[in-house]
Amino acid sequence: MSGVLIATLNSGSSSIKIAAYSFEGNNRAGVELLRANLSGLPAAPQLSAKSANPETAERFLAAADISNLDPKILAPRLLAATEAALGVPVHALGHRVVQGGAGIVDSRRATPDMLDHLETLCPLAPDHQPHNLSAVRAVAAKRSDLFQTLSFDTAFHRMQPRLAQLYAIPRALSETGIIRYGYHGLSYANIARRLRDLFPDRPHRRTLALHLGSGASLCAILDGRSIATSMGFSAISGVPMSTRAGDIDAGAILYLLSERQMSPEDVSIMLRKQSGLLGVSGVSGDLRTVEASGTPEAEEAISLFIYRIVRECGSLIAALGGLDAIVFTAGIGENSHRVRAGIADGLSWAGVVIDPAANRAGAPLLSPPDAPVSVAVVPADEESEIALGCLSVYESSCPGSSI
Ligand SMILES: Nc1ncnc2c1ncn2[C@@H]1O[C@H](COP(=O)(O)OP(=O)(O)O)[C@@H](O)[C@H]1O
Ligand SMILES: CC(=O)OP(=O)(O)O
Ligand SMILES: [Mg+2]
Repeated sequence: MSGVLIATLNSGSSSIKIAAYSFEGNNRAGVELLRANLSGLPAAPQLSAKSANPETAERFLAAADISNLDPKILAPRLLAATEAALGVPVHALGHRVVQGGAGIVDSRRATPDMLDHLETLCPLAPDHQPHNLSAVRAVAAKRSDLFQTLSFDTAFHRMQPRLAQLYAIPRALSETGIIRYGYHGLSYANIARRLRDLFPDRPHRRTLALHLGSGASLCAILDGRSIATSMGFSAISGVPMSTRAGDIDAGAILYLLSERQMSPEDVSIMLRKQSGLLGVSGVSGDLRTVEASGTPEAEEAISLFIYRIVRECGSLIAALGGLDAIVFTAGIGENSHRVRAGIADGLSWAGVVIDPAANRAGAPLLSPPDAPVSVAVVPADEESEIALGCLSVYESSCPGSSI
């Protein structure tokens, strides 16, 4: 196999996604060789894989040992299974890392210094960053020769206007990094890259992207750039999620700490693991289970999820100064017609109309041809974005490597 072979690893809160690409010559459109998803983490892990050549996916599934979910063990095993499936070693491995800090706007090589810097950001994303970094370190320990890169969720949002990144707190604190970072930036960067293909004949200058997975956020994309997003300092903020609360009055947190004898750790667990769809429904954090349950609490959880997203959309539409297009993506955005219909209904005032049959069928375009706002459903593709970032770092570090 010629060209540059790149594998990617994307550890989310309920899934680990692996992919492999081949890049030939100067062509930036890599060929996807393999895409696999270990979903339902941590309680009900399920591995699926697909590839243009079906034997590649079969070989991956046969080789992948998922008996131990510790990222230190799992990441090298998933890489080994990817290489067994491809039949050759990869040239580089690109990782998704959710927090890059205020200064990082592009992908970077994984060096010991960089990893040490990123380690200090673990408290901002405790459900992601430690796993992301453990995976990089574990692969480095086993394969010290392998070129590894890091692509960051926060990077795409760093070009936002200053006001969109500021909290109204004492200036000295903002200057030490207490700012709105935003997350899911790899997913949004990929959507921004694809907007012209998604809406070839339709306006899309002012696009609202909704990444609704186990973690959920929204992003206002103006002329291909993030100008505002629902998540802020940490990945528990913004709209409610699978088990995360989303925004809650800071006064309520202070009250729980001072008057209800909850420790900071108790509050942290409550906001990250016991809230969102799980906390309100009392049933599950997985929307499929909540939708199937039908209890009044489950129905209220779904209604609250939709209501909070609609309100956040209103805020981001104001930031955009109007709306041309909406893109739904990630596990819930791609699969729940009920959630999409609820959000579209709540945004009818903004010109959002969707065709119910297209929505039920999960068609790529939900809006009728004459609708003032175009509405699309797009499979989340953080992996392509990680691979492109990895390729550019690899090429600039290993000149002549791109054939
Ligand atoms: N068919 C479906 N209907 C409703 N929700 C779904 C469906 N498939 C997946 N989901 C939701 O998507 C979530 C996973 O989304 P994903 O984007 O893969 O998550 P992660 O945040 O781990 O990357 C699951 O928790 C589940 O709630
Ligand atoms: C940042 C974040 O919430 O990521 P995920 O949705 O993959 O959990
Ligand atoms: Mg994800």
